[in-house]
Amino acid sequence: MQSPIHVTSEIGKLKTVMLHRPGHEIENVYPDILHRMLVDDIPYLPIAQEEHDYFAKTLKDQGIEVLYFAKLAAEALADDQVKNEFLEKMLAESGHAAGAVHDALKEYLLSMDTQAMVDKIIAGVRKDEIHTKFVSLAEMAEDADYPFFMDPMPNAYFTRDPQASIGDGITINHMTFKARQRESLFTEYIIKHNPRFANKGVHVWRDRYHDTRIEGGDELVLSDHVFAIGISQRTSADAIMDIARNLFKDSNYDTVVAIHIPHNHAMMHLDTVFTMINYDQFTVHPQILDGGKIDTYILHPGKDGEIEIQHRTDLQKVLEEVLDKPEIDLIPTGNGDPIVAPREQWNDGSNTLTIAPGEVVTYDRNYVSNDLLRKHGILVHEVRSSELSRGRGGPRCMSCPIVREDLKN
Ligand SMILES: NC(=O)NCCC[C@H](N)C(=O)O
Repeated sequence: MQSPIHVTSEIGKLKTVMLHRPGHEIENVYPDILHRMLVDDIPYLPIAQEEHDYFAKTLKDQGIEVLYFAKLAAEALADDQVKNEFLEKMLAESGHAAGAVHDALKEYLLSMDTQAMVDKIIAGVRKDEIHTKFVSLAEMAEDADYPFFMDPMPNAYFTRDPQASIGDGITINHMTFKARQRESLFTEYIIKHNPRFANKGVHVWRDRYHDTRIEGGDELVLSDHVFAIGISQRTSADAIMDIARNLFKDSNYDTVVAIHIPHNHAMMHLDTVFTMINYDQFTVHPQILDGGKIDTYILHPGKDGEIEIQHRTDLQKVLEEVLDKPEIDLIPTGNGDPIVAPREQWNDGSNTLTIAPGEVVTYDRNYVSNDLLRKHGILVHEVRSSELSRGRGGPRCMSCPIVREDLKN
């Protein structure tokens, strides 16, 4: 049976992608919680939605099927028993495993139709939306001024991160920060219960019930047997060993390239500084390369289930070797200029979504990087980015490929 998920490269023609249109969760962010919500500013929702619709249209105009995360989630929860089980888990992960607030939240959420319930959970539930007769001392005395019973999920539009498609399977991720951890519970239910995916042979390479951390922005499928991953603020080395073990055991993947990037907010994931855009072309933020060098580790299956690790520092050579290419073209963000490069990287100038070999979607504001891509022969579709970019993610972050065509060679 053909798996409904099929992604054997970063660049094969994109057939199906999953997005999330930003919703009311964006308007539940206010200055005191910006930092904890992992955003630097508050997008103006109507314009963010217009920009997102334009992004979706750009993809649809190229014949790409666009699926929406919240709709897939609502479809997955059509059965009452499944919905109840999901809600119990979601409430527990939101800090309300039992008690008066749990009961009131559950009653409130179940009073809605399933789509409205999903949208509401993503948007967050304010304390003044529900009425509880009894609250605990903790609820009365601690955080009395905090406005939410359930936090908003303002990063839900970065569908790249809670999960990642690899081959015919997926990783459902234990994300690093609390602000994003609940997002992948939706993914778990989509894979288990949405008719498009349920019982269709989707291999879960790694589920979300681990202590070690991994996020999709760090997961790059370079080919049908080479997988690259960032050792980053969001993905830990232990999780990389775990995913490598699982891929080596049960898939065609025989090479994992782990790239150590700076652990900071501007470069939180590998795809904020490095993306693949053609058979032999990549974008790279020059600041991650120290005189062209970066700590890189090549993992291969060893004897008796062991993993062999080689340490390298020349990323270009590593890519030539693992992809078997005579030469790799690393295209520097912002043309390597000391001001333009960090400015455009900050607004996701390195974060390209490749929709076919040599054809990408980028933010319009990164015009220096975009011009340079064109000079390197890349076809660039620019999308609007004034508000979307405030969430600190670009077109790759905002998209989760579900199906790509296999590469010809
Ligand atoms: N793959 C990505 O780099 N995603 C961007 C995520 C931005 C979001 N504000 C976060 O900090 O998780």
